[in-house]
Amino acid sequence: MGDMISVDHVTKRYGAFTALDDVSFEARPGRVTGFLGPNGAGKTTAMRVVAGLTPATTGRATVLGRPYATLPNPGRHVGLLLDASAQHAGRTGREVLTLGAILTGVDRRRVDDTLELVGLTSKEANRRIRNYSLGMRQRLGIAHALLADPEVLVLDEPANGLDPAGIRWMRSLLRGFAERGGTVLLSSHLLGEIERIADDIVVIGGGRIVASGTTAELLAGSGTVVRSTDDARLARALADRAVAVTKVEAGGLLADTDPATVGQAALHAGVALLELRGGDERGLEEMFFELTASSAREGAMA
Ligand SMILES: Nc1ncnc2c1ncn2[C@@H]1O[C@H](COP(=O)(O)OP(=O)(O)OP(=O)(O)O)[C@@H](O)[C@H]1O
Repeated sequence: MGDMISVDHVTKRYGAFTALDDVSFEARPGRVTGFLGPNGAGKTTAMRVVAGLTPATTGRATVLGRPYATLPNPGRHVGLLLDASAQHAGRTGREVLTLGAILTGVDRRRVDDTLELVGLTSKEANRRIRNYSLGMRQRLGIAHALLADPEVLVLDEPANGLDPAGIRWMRSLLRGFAERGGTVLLSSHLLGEIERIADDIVVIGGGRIVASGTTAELLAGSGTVVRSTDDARLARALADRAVAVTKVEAGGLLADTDPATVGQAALHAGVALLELRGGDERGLEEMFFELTASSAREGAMA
């Protein structure tokens, strides 16, 4: 199976402002794809383009191989949670789901199943949404997205308003969904949340994709930075072990291996270590921190 969600060179301009700048990424079946970026990065805009709610200026997005708007009965195939607070405040949760079931043509018995799935009691389901907590609204939004048992879920900040237990619940729900072959694209502005749930991560900042890959790849260290009493000798010892070594400008070496291997090589070479650390262990975190810091600065100046 190919990509269930494909965003292909999408640019979105609002007048002179470019909200999305040549954005491309995919979400694949059987995986949770985390869409990570600080406030205002363009996550919601990109998800709205995927769901056919915002037209791209150039480029295109497809779901299940075609533009969302051209899917026959898209509600049956794609579950959306784009704005949990947009639900009609005067309706009860049950009414919202029943209406959703009628509109997508799914069996109304799914309403009770779905309520149970998201942990809303029937007493809660019979309350008006204006009296819901944010967490309950979020659960109802997830219920609405799951109602038609879709193959694809697109969820914008689904963890907002959930307490730690709620977040854990959502994580296992989405994991199960992906393990059954479903495709999940979910956004968050919190790295910690995304890295715990996502198989793949797409990082967006200022309307551009700044990194993407598997979570393991993005979090993995890329080599080891080492400083020793005799770097030249250590470099030879590492080369003897077929480890690629480059000199770090600030002093020391970057070895394309793990710290333990560098330590062993140093021991054999009789060289004392002055510094030893994973090269880019904090790469994703630092990159994300920089993105967040620069957008916070822009925010403060605006
Ligand atoms: N209709 C619009 N007209 C003009 N600018 C818009 C419009 N919609 C979004 N933007 C701008 O596009 C940028 C991206 O917004 P978007 O909501 O996609 O970001 P986000 O990553 O979802 O952020 P957040 O986490 O705050 O929801 C923002 O600067 C926003 O002000």
